[in-house]
Amino acid sequence: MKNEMIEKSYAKVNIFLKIADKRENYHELVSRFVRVHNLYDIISFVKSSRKAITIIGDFGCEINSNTVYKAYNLIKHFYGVEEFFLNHEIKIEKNIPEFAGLGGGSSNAATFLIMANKYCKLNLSKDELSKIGSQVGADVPFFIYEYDSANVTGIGEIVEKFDEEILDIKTITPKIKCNTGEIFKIFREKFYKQISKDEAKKLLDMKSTDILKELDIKQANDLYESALSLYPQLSDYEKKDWFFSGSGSSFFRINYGK
Ligand SMILES: C[C@@](CO)(OP(=O)(O)O)[C@H](O)COP(=O)(O)OP(=O)(O)OC[C@H]1O[C@@H](n2ccc(N)nc2=O)[C@H](O)[C@@H]1O
Ligand SMILES: Nc1ncnc2c1ncn2[C@@H]1O[C@H](COP(=O)(O)OP(=O)(O)O)[C@@H](O)[C@H]1O
Repeated sequence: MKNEMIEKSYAKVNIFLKIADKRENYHELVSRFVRVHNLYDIISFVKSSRKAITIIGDFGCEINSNTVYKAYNLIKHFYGVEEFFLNHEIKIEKNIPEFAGLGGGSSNAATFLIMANKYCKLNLSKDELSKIGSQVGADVPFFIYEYDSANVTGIGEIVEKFDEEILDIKTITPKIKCNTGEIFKIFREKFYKQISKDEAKKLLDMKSTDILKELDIKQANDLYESALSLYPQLSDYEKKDWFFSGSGSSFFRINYGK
């Protein structure tokens, strides 16, 4: 029989990413997140007789740091979850590059939670799933809501759907492992600035294509200068009309061809 328990786990880009404030060791963002329709991992739950939680996939990390394993640990006390994953293994076909600013790990955790909610019949709302997901990573709530485009604020926990046409996005990911924590650290020490409330409102109301016509790569992403100072080789990839996603290392452009 065909396996029906299979879902796509999409990548995202940050059309713009501005810092609004500090919150303890973290930073509050004002950002537009957009799903990348042509870049996704594939997650499936497959019947298995191993009788142990099993996550199969090509990951650059050990099981304890795997975002899907972290998400599993947060829901395993719900009725039926442990039993289900003793009898089904989790398979992840990885296509989204890691350390890329494309949210691959966060997306996997969100898709896993959405699937577990469905197949273990947990009846959790999107808001409840999002709360659980935010304990795994800042970008998980965006992926829980499954919006094509959304304004994301706070440390990622406030996600508001943004209505606009679906964008055709092309990404390139240099083989540079950008460390998100280090980039935020140097941002706070050397490049710190906060977006004003008026400027934030203006960007949050604008269509993604209009934002990218108005801003250049540094104006669109407050973390780019910090990333460049730590990884100067990123500048080799700068090209007209290409922008920087998250804390890198991916660049992206909108394809206006269609
Ligand atoms: C910057 C963003 C924007 O989409 O993108 P990515 O480059 O990861 O895709 C994310 O918010 C990243 O979220 P995530 O990758 O989950 O970050 P975490 O692992 O939670 O954080 C790693 C470290 O970065 C710093 N950090 C992270 C998020 C944030 N809003 N403020 C921070 O200061 C903290 O020092 C934290 O210890
Ligand atoms: N399921 C997963 N898929 C990808 N990366 C994961 C996963 N679980 C944990 N990680 C780890 O998360 C970190 C990068 O996260 P990822 O979301 O892929 O990139 P980024 O935060 O740059 O968008 C790496 O340390 C990676 O090994």
